[in-house]
Amino acid sequence: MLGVIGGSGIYDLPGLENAEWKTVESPWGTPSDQVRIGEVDGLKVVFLPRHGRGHVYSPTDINYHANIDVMKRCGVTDLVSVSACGSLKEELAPGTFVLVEQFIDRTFARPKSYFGNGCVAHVSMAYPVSPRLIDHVEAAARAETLAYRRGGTYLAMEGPQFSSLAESHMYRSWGCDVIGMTNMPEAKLAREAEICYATIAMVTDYDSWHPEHGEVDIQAIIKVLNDNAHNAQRLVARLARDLPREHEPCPIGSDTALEYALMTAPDKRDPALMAKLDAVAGRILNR
Ligand SMILES: CSC[C@H]1O[C@H](OP(=O)(O)O)[C@H](O)[C@@H]1O
Ligand SMILES: Nc1ncnc2[nH]cnc12
Repeated sequence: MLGVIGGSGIYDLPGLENAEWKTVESPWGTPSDQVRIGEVDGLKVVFLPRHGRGHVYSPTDINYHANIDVMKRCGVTDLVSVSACGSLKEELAPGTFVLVEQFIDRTFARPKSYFGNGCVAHVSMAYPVSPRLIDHVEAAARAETLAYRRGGTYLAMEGPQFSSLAESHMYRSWGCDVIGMTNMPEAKLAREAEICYATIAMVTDYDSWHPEHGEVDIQAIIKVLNDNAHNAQRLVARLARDLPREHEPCPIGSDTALEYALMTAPDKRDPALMAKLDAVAGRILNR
């Protein structure tokens, strides 16, 4: 089943058949919104607006735990995030879709794991994006003749303020390609929930480093978002149309990430935490 998390400017997914907004409860708290559940040519699709309809939640205050948990509860196996981002490279002009493959997590005010005292687990994040899922996203981008680039590193910053000039230059010196505020801890939590994850990062601006573009201007970002939201929606619609109807096993094991990850001995596990993990870790806890 395909899940889609829509970022800034993407608060609905037109083209979903038999769609309805549905409340899904989570032991991890309140998700950003109801989910919109529908179908595309027989494929079940679950959509969630990351900031809530009306853009209610700031990047720091989004309940990423609840969002990923409700996706898991709905049966999502493959999750695509659509995100606005700033460009850290001259050649990635506004309007370009970057199919990110790596992340640097510089967020610092968000819980990052479903696990902790009472159930410790360590999953690999060496390859945060599922290559097969991104293959399908790339095929969809090509079929829709969109300007896209496969690969790139997304710097996740805390925000909500944009970067200073010095920070922007530093991220460029690290080789980062795009910058945003939301894909972490989202990607980490998706991995812990054994959901294949891929990101479509839509460039809306040149961040603050570019001498000819000056400071980041939210009005200009909103204009680019509005001009390109339909392209993002086309891309997701094509992906949903062409994605295999059965989940394909992930070649890097994103969908079995917890197999050997749990460290805490069964008799030392905290029953309250185990109960909250019923969906996220259900595959290994219920066998
Ligand atoms: C609208 S500019 C800043 C805002 O946009 C991005 O959000 P999302 O990733 O949900 O599209 C960025 O991360 C900031 O939250
Ligand atoms: N320049 C930027 N920095 C952080 N997040 C963004 N989202 C869109 N543009 C951004």
